[in-house]
Amino acid sequence: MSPIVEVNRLTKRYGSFTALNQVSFSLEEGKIYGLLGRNGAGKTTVMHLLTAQLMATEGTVKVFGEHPYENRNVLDRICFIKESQKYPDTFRVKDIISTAASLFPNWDNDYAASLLQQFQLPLDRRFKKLSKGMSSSVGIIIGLASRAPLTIFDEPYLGLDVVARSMFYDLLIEDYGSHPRTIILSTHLIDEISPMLEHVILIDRGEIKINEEAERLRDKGYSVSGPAGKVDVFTAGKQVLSRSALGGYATAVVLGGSPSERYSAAEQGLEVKPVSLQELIVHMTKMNRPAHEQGGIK
Ligand SMILES: Nc1ncnc2c1ncn2[C@@H]1O[C@H](COP(=O)(O)OP(=O)(O)OP(=O)(O)O)[C@@H](O)[C@H]1O
Repeated sequence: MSPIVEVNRLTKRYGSFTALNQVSFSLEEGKIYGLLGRNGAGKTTVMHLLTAQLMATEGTVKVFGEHPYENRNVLDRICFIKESQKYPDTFRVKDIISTAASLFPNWDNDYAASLLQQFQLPLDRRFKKLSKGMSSSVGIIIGLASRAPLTIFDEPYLGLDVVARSMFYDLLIEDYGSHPRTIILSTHLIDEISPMLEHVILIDRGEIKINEEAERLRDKGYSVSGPAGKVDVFTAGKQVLSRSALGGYATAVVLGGSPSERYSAAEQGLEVKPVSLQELIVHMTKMNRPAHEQGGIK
């Protein structure tokens, strides 16, 4: 299957500042990608380059096999939902929805109507009078009902409460199941979205640090807990991403480890657990930083 996004040695400079440095990756059809990274890492810059809202300084971007700039054939197949989307002051919810319906070739009116009900959005209310969470719901509804072959959600849930966020995740998975497409989720709430992710791209300071299937990434590490002495003996000579201790009890996150290595930890009476994607990403990002910066990564 040929990739629907191909990015090759992409560099973006703002004046003398390099926001993206020689980034290359490709995205396949029908997968959910997590585009992750710390504040200022370069995620939005990537998304703006994919959606032709920015010009690259160097390198190439191809979406659906073509350059996206001023290319309706490409742009009609992309739905980009970002936080704090602006609309004309006079626009009511129903105006935004009907505009979206006219923009996206795969738009599903019945589905949009059902989503409007589920998110309890007042059709006649002006967009600027909506609460933060309600404004985010409008974006989410457009992103879902557009059924665009490439749908990008950039922190789409500013102000959305946990119930509405969980509703969004459930709806996304359900609709993706019946209408597969390529979805990019960019967020800092890694733990919340990680069950949905099939592939993770982690950007750090304008460079790609991880580009890996989520399953393989999850397998990259594990944690062992138990009496501190036993944990230290077991982890000696292994690549330990972190170690914490409380009283005589310690937990270490270990990188790598075959099933037999994990089995042997359990045999030694240690508790072995998988590491969450978020933990792994935080630790792996720290590893790439100089020692004096490693304390500051959240
Ligand atoms: N127009 C601009 N002029 C100058 N610098 C910019 C501009 N846009 C972005 N940057 C810088 O480029 C870097 C990457 O920004 P970008 O918005 O892509 O990060 P991000 O990963 O999306 O961050 P966040 O998670 O905080 O939204 C940051 O250091 C940012 O300050």
